Amino acid sequence: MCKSGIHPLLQRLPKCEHHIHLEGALTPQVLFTLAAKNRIELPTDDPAFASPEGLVERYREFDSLDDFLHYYYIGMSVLLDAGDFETLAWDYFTHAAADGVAHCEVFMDPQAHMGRGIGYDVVLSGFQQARKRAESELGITSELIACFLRHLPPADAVATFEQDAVRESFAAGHVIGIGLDSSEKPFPPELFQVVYQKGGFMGLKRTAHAGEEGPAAYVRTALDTLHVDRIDHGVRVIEDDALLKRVADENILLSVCPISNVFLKGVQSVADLPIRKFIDAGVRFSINSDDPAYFGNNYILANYCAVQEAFNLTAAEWVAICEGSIHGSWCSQKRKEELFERLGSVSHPWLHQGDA
Ligand SMILES: Nc1ncnc2[nH]cnc12
Ligand SMILES: [Zn+2]
Repeated sequence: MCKSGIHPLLQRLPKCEHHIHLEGALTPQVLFTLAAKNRIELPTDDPAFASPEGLVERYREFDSLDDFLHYYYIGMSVLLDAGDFETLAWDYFTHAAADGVAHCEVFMDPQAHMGRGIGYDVVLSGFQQARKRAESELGITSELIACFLRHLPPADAVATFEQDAVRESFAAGHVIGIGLDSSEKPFPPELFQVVYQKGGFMGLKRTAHAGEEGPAAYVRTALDTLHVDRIDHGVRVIEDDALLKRVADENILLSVCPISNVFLKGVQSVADLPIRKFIDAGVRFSINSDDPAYFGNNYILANYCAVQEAFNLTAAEWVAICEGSIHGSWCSQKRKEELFERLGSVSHPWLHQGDA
C-alpha cells in the first residue's frame, strides 16, 4: 500500500497485466515445497539454496538480467508434473486477484521445460487448469503466450514451433501469441525472423522483449523484422526520438515493468523511468510485475504504487493508463467492453472529486 491519497483508486482499477512470466511467479517457498515433493536436489555449491530465506536474501541483490536468469532457470527445475504447473499459475492468479487484475496475458517458456524432458502437454495442461479455475472462481480472464528463448539457437525456436503439440495449441487458440525472452544483449530480435514469420502465417499475436538491457535499436528491429504487435519493456526507446514518435503514432503498447527494472539494475530507481515522458509523448503502456516472486514479492499493485510514489500521477492519468491497457489487450472486443464498463464505474467518483 502506498501513501498516495489515490491508493484506493489504484487498488480498485480493473487492471490488465501483459507482462508476467508464470515461471517468475515461483516463490522460494513453493520452490522448496516442490523440490522436496519431486526429490529435486538443489545446487549444493551455492549457499543461497540452503533455505527459502537464503533465496529471498539472494534475490535482493541481482546485478543484471543474466544474474537473475541463472536463478530463474534453476528454480523452474522443480516443476515436473501438470499439478506443479497448476500450483504455480494458481499462486499467481490468487495474487493477481488480490491486486485487482481483471485480465492478464501470461508468458510461459516451453523450451526451458521441454529441454529438460518435460512434455509441452504437461506444461500446457497445468496452466490451462489454473486459467479455467481463475476465470470461474476469481473472474480473471487470461490468455497464454509462448515465449522463445533468445539464448538458444533460432533453429531451436523453429523446431519447437513445428512440434505437433505446439502447433495444435496455437491452432486451437489455447495459446494466442508468441514472445521472445531471456538474455537480451547478444541476441538481437532479427535472429528470430523465421519463427515470427511462421507465427504471422498462423495469425498469432506477436510480442518480444526489447529495450530492457538491449539498445533502442532492438525495439526498431523487433517492429521491422518480427512485426510485433507490442514490445515488452521497451523503456530504452526513450533514447531515440524518432522511434519514440513511431511507437506513439503506431499505438504500440509497451509492457513496462518498473520494479523489475530496478531489481535488475536497468535503472537506479523507478523515478528514473520515462513514465512522464511516455505520457507526454502519447506512448501507450501498461504496468506489470514481470517475475514478482524474484523481485521482492511485488505483484502488479506494488508496481502501480511505485509509479505513483515516483510520479504522483493524477486519477485521470491512471484511468488513461488503464484505458490504454485495455485497448492494447488481446482479448475479445466483448471482454474489452466489459473492462471499459468496470473502469468507468470505478473511476467515475474519482474523476468527479478531483485528486486527493
Ligand atoms: N525480465 C526478463 N527479461 C528477459 N527474459 C526474462 N525471462 C523472465 N523474465 C525476463
Ligand atoms: Zn519479462
